[in-house]
Amino acid sequence: MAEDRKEYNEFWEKKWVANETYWDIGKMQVALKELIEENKFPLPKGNCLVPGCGRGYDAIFFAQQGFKTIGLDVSVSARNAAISLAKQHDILPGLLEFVTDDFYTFEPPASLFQVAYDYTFLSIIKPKDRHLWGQRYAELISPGGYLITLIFPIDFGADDGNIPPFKLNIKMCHEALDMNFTLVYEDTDPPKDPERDSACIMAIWKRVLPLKGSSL
Ligand SMILES: C[S@@+](CC[C@H](N)C(=O)[O-])C[C@H]1O[C@@H](n2cnc3c(N)ncnc32)[C@H](O)[C@@H]1O
Repeated sequence: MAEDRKEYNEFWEKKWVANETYWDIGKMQVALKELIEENKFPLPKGNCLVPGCGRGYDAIFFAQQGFKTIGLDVSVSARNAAISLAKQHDILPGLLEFVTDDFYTFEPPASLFQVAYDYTFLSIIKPKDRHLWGQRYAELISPGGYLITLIFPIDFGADDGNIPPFKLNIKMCHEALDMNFTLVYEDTDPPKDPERDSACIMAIWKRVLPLKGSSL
């Protein structure tokens, strides 16, 4: 398991070094922008985690919106790219940090995250590991906090195997999250960018106290 993950982490660094960042459309998604700017769902302006943040568009946006944000990526080259991009934006000191580490093992700050945002990160989690993805968010998000998932891709991607992106649906998220989260917001047709107008779902999950029998 650990060996498998080490290899996969190296795979991502190689992608960044080779400039094979085919997922990167050069900007954040209008669906997230409108969700936050139009306050479609009230979120606590606390600390925020963006795992698998890549070049950091979303992490930069959360920091600009006043969330104390960590953009996390296992690739050191991704972090360098994100730092360069952040320099082009006005962000208040202390609101944004980019960290190179593994989502599954990194040491979170003393106070857990009140908000986390997952866009395309779940799509690269191997299907066999999706339950670990859900458990890890339960460890990282404080009770009462929120996980925002912009679920994509839905109408393409691999069903199984080792080559991402993996095709997603809301049922998969329920299976991975329902033990520790409850769905509090769902938009099955959020606004889309012309560069990426295929199906996606915006869903917000509230961290609830563990159910009886959970190990968390
Ligand atoms: C498909 S890209 C998405 C990047 C970004 N969310 C975006 O939409 O532009 C997935 C990112 O997750 C990072 N990643 C992969 N495994 C990771 C892990 N275990 N922990 C943290 N980041 C990881 C990769 O380096 C890559 O930058």
